[in-house]
Amino acid sequence: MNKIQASRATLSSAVEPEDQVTYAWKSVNVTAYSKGRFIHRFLSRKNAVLNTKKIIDDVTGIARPGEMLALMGASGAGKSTLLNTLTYRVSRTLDVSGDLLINGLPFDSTLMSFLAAYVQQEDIFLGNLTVMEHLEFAAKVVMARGTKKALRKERIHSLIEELNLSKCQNTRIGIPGKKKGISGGEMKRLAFATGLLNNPPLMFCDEPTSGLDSFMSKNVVLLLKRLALQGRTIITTIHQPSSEVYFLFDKVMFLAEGRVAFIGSPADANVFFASIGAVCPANFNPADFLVSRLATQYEDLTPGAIPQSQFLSNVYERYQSSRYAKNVLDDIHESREAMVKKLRLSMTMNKFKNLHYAQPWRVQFSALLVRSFWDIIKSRELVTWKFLQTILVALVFGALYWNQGNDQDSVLNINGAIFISVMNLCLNNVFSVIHVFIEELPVFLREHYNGMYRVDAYFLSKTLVELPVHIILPIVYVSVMYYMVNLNPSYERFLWHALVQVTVANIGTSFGYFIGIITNDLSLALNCATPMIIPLILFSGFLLNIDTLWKYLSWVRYMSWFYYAMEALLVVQWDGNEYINCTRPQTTCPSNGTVVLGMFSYKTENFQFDLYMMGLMVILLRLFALSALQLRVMKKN
Ligand SMILES: Nc1ncnc2c1ncn2[C@@H]1O[C@H](COP(=O)(O)OP(=O)(O)OP(=O)(O)O)[C@@H](O)[C@H]1O
Repeated sequence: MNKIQASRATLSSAVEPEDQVTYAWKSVNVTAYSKGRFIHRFLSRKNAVLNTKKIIDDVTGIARPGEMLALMGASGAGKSTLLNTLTYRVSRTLDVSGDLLINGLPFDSTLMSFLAAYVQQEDIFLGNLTVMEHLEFAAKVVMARGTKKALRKERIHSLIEELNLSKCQNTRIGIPGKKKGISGGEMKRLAFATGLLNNPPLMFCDEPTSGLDSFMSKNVVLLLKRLALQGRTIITTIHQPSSEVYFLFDKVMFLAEGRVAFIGSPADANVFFASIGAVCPANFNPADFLVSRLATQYEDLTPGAIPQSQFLSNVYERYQSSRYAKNVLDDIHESREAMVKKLRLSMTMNKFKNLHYAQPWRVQFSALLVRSFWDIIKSRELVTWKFLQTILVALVFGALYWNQGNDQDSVLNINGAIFISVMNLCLNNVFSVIHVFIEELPVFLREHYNGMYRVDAYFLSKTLVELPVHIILPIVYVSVMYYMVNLNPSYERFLWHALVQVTVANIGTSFGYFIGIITNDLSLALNCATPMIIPLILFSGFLLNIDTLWKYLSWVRYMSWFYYAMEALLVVQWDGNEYINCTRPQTTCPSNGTVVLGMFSYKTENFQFDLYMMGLMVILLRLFALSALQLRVMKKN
């Protein structure tokens, strides 16, 4: 562990002068294209006339160590877009230009996760974990490589103390509106604690007071102020602060229509806007007054007042020629000069250049494995319910198809029991995985974007932890149903039957992950899954004689895991059966197992191929799901 990392891991939350950060942004522009960035580029080469919208227009600003800067403006002014740009999280559909500088130097986006914490508006955590368990996990993946366990624990305890989380440290975090847990204020403080684990010198917050009452809001801003006084640079968006809270900020940056209207101290803001004729009335909250005065829809009803568009143009012009704009440029220049002294930080920047995560893959993977394991253990009501549901469904099907014999009437019932079991095990997994995974996806996206772990470490750990459940439940189902229905009595055949059903269940799981990831929306996922699955069921060969189909369509069977599963299971059941008792002589009777298999064009010699194809499908669908997740995180939003 080098000197810098060691200092970050010390107990005190203060940021040492050598690690402090001046963050500047110069001539930043963000543009949205009406038809998307790539289509726009393509069409503009063909000289097509296309609409573009500047969301951020030539914005320059700076925040220095020990300062707390608030980005303010009316709704739609561009605060969130600017914050996302400053944190390298702007959507890839938008075009960004301009300079982002740390101590006067351009830097790589990967450095953000080492130097900055980003506390977002919505607090998203795994609701089953306690505050302490969450912090233990986060500390393992975000604290510097080589940090000893004891030091991690001490850091967690000091943050718990500092952020007043002691009372709820062993309380389940919960999910607002779904699972009871800690309060909104505690959740916000937990988000701060998570961000502060590696003692970053830079902190971004998006509307940290939203949803909190005025007392809690003030507490949160006071906390930010304390963190700034420890040498941090804090940049936050803020919505409707009280006047008391407004004057706690060292600097405010007002935006309107994506342009800078002002940057400076709250007191200077009043002076500046008063000089343009926007005088804050006495006993009025200046923050409320200025935000509404800068809104594009503002209507000035005083006689002779200029239109709002003209007022805003005046503001931009006056600001650009003001000493406040000049101060910003001077500060940016000065931060570059001071950079030479910040040798330690520039060394850090070089050190992290090719490093994307605080911890290596194996540490991320093992921490995620432990967390996913605890998450499953703590969702024991869900697991217990699934276990009971599996037994119940097996009992119901077992009772309906009870004790079949070896006669012509039993053939239909046995095949029906096998078909319905395949449907049940596969579809149950598809839909339950979609449900659970889509709920967890925002947690993953938040943590991944915060630079905590890689996509593959998350996906592999999740898959591995859930695997036992997806193996045990189908075995439980088959164990109950198989002997109730009285399927092929050979023990070996039972094992083959169980293996096929476990594989089918796991194909369902893989498919569920894939659909969940590509849709990222529960109702869309459910609506997509059904029409995708139905053709595959039809091409199982059980409900439709594939050989009678138009030959150009019959290949679809090779994409249907239901086809492989039904063929394999019927072979396990009927292969080698040389005599079926024909009880009704006047009717068509399958006299042996080969005839039964022939009815569906299933072939005994395909058995091995069916197993290989199903195994391949489990793996391929997981790989598709992993690739979809990789693409999903690249797209950002
Ligand atoms: N990806 C996008 N494509 C097109 N327009 C966008 C995109 N993202 C944001 N905008 C537009 O940019 C403008 C600024 O949006 P932004 O969310 O940054 O404003 P804001 O000041 O944070 O507003 P609020 O306080 O309501 O969250 C809005 O008009 C919004 O519709």
